[in-house]
Amino acid sequence: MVRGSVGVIFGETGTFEFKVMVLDSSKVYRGAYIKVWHDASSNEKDHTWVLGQVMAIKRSSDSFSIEEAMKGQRADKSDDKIVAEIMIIGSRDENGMLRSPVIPFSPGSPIFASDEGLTRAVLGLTGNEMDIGLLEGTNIKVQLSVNSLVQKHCSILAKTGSGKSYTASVLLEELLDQNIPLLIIDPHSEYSSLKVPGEGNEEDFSRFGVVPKGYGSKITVYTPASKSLNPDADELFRLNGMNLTVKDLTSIFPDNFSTTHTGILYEAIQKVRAEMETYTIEDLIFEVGNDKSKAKWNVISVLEQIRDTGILSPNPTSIEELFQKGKASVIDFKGVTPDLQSMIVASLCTSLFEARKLNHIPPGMLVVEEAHNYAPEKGFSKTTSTDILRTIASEGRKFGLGMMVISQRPARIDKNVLSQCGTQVIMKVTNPNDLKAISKGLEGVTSYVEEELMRLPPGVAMLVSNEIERPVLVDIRIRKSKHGGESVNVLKAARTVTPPPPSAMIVENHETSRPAPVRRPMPELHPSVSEPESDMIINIPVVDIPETASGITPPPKRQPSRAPRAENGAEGGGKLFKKLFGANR
Ligand SMILES: Nc1ncnc2c1ncn2[C@@H]1O[C@H](COP(=O)(O)OP(=O)(O)OP(=O)(O)O)[C@@H](O)[C@H]1O
Repeated sequence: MVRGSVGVIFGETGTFEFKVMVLDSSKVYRGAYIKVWHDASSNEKDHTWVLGQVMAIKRSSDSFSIEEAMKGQRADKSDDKIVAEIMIIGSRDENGMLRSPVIPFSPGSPIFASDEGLTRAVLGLTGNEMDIGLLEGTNIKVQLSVNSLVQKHCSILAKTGSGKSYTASVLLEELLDQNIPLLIIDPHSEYSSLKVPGEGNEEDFSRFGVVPKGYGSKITVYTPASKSLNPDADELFRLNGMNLTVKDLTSIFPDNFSTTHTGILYEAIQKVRAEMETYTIEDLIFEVGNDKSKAKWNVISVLEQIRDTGILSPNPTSIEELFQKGKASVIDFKGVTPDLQSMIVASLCTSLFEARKLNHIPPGMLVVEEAHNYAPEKGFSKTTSTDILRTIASEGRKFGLGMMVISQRPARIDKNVLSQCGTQVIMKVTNPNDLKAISKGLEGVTSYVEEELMRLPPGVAMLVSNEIERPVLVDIRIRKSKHGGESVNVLKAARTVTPPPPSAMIVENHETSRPAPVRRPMPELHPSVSEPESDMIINIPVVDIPETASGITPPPKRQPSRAPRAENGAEGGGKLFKKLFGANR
């Protein structure tokens, strides 16, 4: 036996695979990397170490009796035959190109456990900035390159509960350590915990060579709802409510605008623009009210829906504020309905892309959790955000705007988006459609990969990337920050006595600094529309604008077509607000 060898090649050998009689089963196990010296060629230049991987392993023994085994007396297992099937990965030539042998290996050649240098070099694990974990079964660090991950996008796919948001947060921590700007679409309030240092035993931290760390000062959580609905949020998130165009408005609830409605809106906007330098949605509602057609009531109704979401403001959250070096802005959708979420994602991502194109913001990454909801595959559903996410997926890399797509339903994400992801981190997947969707998007995926994905243990991911030669399994490192996606303990919750929820939903005043819009009297409304719903409308006095000292006459007074939502009142919000943001918050 050659010193250090862990097995010997036997039987028929090929240039892609061979079998090995295993001598040291602690080193030769399924997935292990091995090396073998290849000197079958007469050309000495081709003599080199070749990397292989154990794909399957079998054990047999004839040297015991059933009776002996039944009594549990089979202590000596040294005669067991262990045979491993090795797949050859190859070697790097002097130009760094991957080469596979062209002449089969010689039976009788010894194999050895691979060393870190050869494994790294042949697999192409050459990134050195982002530590995401260890190559499964080894102490070899798997590091990704920031440029490659951000420019070429990445996806994190797995069935629910398999560690998607955990793994995504590991990547986000690494990006934050490099001060990469992040904008995180967070439908389940999972990412604010990045602020808090992680907990866990010291051994786990030291195994991965990391220490607990919170990113408190780098994380800002924004709520598109309100601070009473989402008390953990740091800031309100608002969209621009001034001088909205037909496109801005129709993109909010596109299904609610027919061509006729769009025409009415267009005309109203033209008239208001001719009269006023700046206008609000109230002004548009008023102007549409002047229209002679019956269709105006539908337009008014949709405009009122938009107004009542409370998302529009004269003091919008700027993209420059959200996307800054060393900052992660989390858009926490707690309490926001799916329709409104898509609209916000569409609007936000459009501004992000435009600002990046104009170099108004630094290069960085957009993170979309539950991406199948914002960019669904054709035939599953339709949302307003699909187009812009597709655009960012296909063009973002030109402008240094990366996208991290996270989903538990790969089959339901738009293929154009998924196929643009240069790095895929995949955890356990069992749904056949999802497996098919994943393997369709991966080059050279064998049935081995699909089987492996079905069996992955928690915390282990398959990393597939343009940068590496073949999919590798990674033991994802422990998080530095606290994990925020813990499941709810139903039994514990049922046994805990909790005080009853507050009876009334309190909607605070989001916009105390909001200047009162200048309004003019609303023409008489159709009775069925004009009758305010008692729990929805609170009348506020019309604001009189005093004439200026210089004697210039102020613009004509506008009156709200319907009184706006209560400012600070316990009755604020009303049915529509409840419908959009949920009643129990
Ligand atoms: N690499 C890891 N190391 C340690 N624990 C992990 C790891 N990955 C996942 N876990 C554990 O698995 C659990 C589920 O992970 P996570 O919340 O990320 O799943 P998910 O796929 O995002 O679930 P969901 O679809 O419900 O959002 C977590 O509570 C976490 O403790």
